[in-house]
Amino acid sequence: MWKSFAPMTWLAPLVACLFFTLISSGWAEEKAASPLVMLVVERLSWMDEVAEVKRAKAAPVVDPVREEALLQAMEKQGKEAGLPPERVRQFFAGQILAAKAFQEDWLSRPKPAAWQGRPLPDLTTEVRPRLDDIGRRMISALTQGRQSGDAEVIVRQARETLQKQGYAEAVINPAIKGLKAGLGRRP
Ligand SMILES: C=C(O[C@@H]1C=C(C(=O)O)C=C[C@H]1O)C(=O)O
Repeated sequence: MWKSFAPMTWLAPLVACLFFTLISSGWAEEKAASPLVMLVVERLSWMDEVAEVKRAKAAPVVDPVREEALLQAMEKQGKEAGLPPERVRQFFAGQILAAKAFQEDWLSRPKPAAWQGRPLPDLTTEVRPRLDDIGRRMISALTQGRQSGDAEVIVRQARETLQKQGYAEAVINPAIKGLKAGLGRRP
């Protein structure tokens, strides 16, 4: 009788040991999404709303004045955090390109049924301040990401997360290009 239970006495510690070895080797760390990746996703998640506001107002997707104001504000905040301004500009330029690619694609289709009759926010007083706040948090996460020395892991995680969320390559590629540049060492 005791023989049938005997394997359990050594199997359980073995499984536990394997589990803790995997965790301590960084396997679990890689699974926890970096704050920068979460913020890239959070920023893009606003773009359906932004696009619908533009559809309702027949406004163009591209607003160069807003883009430049945002880039300058982010460069300034980045400088205060000790980040190279060209790195900050490249990072946000990539996120802006991704945002525009998403909106262009969204607006090439009819308004989805789920959006019919849905109240739309004000772009200037409601949505853009939220994007500015995400930008502030991105500066801090970018600082952290650059210090971590884990640029490759963050970039891989970002691509996987965006793909899982169903974003098109036309959106993912500029977002990743900006992320790589933002995390990169040379100007
Ligand atoms: C998001 C918007 O659409 C475009 C993308 C921008 C961005 O990603 O910050 C800024 C201006 C627009 O060219 C917007 O109009 O606010």
